[in-house]
Amino acid sequence: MTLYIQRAASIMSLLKLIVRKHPILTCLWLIVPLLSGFIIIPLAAAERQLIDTAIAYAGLDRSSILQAAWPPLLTLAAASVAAVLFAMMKKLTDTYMANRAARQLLTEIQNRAIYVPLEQLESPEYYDRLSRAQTAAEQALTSILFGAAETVRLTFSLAGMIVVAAAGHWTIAVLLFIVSVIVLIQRVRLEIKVKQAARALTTNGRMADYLKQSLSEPAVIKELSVFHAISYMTEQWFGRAQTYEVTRNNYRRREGRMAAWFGLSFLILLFASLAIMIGRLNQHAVTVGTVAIVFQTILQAQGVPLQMSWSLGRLYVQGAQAADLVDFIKNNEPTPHLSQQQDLLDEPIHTIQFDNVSYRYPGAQSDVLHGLRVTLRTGETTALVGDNGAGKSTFVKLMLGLFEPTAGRILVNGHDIRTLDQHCLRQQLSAVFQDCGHYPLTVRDYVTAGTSSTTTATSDDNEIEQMLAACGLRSLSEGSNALALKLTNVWPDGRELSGGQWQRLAISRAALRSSRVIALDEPTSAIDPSGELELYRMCQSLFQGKLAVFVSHRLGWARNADRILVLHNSTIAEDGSHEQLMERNGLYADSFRAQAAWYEPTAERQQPDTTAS
Ligand SMILES: Nc1ncnc2c1ncn2[C@@H]1O[C@H](COP(=O)(O)OP(=O)(O)OP(=O)(O)O)[C@@H](O)[C@H]1O
Repeated sequence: MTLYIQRAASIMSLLKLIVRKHPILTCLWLIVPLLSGFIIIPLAAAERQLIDTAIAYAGLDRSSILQAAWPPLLTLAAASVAAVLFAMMKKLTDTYMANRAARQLLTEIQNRAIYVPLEQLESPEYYDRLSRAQTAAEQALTSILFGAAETVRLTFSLAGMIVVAAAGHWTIAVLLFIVSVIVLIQRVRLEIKVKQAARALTTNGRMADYLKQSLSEPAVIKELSVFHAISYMTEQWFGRAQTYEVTRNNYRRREGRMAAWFGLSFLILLFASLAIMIGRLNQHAVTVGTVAIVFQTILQAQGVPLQMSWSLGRLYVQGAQAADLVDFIKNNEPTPHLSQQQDLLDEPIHTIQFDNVSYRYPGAQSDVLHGLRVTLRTGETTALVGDNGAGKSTFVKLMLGLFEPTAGRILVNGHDIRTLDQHCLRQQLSAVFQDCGHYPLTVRDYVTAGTSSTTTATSDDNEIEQMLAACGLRSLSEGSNALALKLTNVWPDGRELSGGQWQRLAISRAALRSSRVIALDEPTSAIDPSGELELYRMCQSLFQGKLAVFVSHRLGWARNADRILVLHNSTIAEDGSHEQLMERNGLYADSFRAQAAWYEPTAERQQPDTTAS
């Protein structure tokens, strides 16, 4: 029972979210099925009047009958037209509402995903909740809204039928209400069980489908034939399919038995109502027209609990997805725009200081970086080196303000980064990450995306073409209208790039941005060694006069940096120029010599340590 209430509450909360944004549309969307349900009352009243008129005027001339019958005929015609119009309007409002609501909720999800701290966005649990909310907004929402509107229509239709039945006698109305509610409850319970036993939701159903599909794949058939295992797999599939079929048939039989009982209940109700009405007809308490419309209404009412159970069953199943959606939107309120509460950074960045900074990933047992104290300066190129997992990428994300330290502070020009306006700050930052985004944009839009006049040195096509050529992407910059080339296969005429080409494109974008700070996190991990040297030269000129930090496992890059930071055991183990660190003969020197040994003749490579010392 609690689960039914929870699901209903989730659907109500979802509707509340939509009402807040689209109050008029939601009212219209609910009023149309409501009116369309109630239309049965004027229709039945006109029918009754027509029948009674026909009986009262029987035997009189045709013009007198017509004169008496035109008001109910007119009502009947108007109510029928209204019923058709309401049905059309319901389709329109349902579709319109579903589209608008989906757009609104997807935008809300997107806004929350954008403002969430990066460490949260990277956690698998958050990502799972985000994808479930997106799926609910894209797929389940339409079904939920259609189901809700249909439930409203059927509820008011049943209410209208009960009002019509009351014209026969109030006991008929009460009996109709009681029988309908009992039938509805039983049907909904069975419908939910049938839905839960659906193929996609049961292990046997899913396995049967999976096995059947596998048995038609050439690779599987080839493998199974070699092992003489086709009959074994067929038996497996047959067993699963049979178990599923047995469950489904059991429900079908129960449905059949239930339908017979419900049919019988309505039949008893029909005869009981007829008996009551004939008695009242004899007492002249009701007319023949009333008897006819009540009889007809009870016949019609039989179908309502059945249709309602379909809608409610569907809402029950999709209530879980509504809960995912509501939970995500309610628990991830976007932070207010940072510029409203923070200081503007109105001077060029000259230092970024790590003041006793520690960082621990959510749920981790220990700090990935601990007690870092280091100041990075403009005009200085710093290489970050260290083993896999030493925390280099984490350092870069902290430095760019993408992660918040769990202890200590990051100071930009002496100001705590948390107190600075993020928009202002990010105008002075530029970065290339290992996993650069593959956006479906044109080449021109990709390299200039998000830039403004203050951050872009130029968005002149010549400059872009030169930069692409400098980054080894001559093939993307040559030819007429080359910069309009569409990227990724999402476009019918788009072009997919290799991993290295995407990285080169990301470097071009960073280079075209006239930022004060630039961070490159293994920008050349997918780039071939010969192209890397050319890129390195380009990057050296790019670093001029900037606060530049780069991560690279190739120590040939690090050797020319002004400063090298070696991360080890969560701290900065070594800090100095290449010459100073070689002289110190520590971790960096060992790694450098180990790498250098690969390029020395074989005999020497076998004993790199001896050669080095
Ligand atoms: N989102 C995350 N959640 C939990 N732990 C993480 C997350 N990202 C990274 N880590 C862990 O933090 C440590 C440092 O990761 P980081 O990516 O900073 O290392 P790195 O020095 O850049 O490594 P590599 O040289 O392999 O790129 C690793 O042990 C990694 O498993």
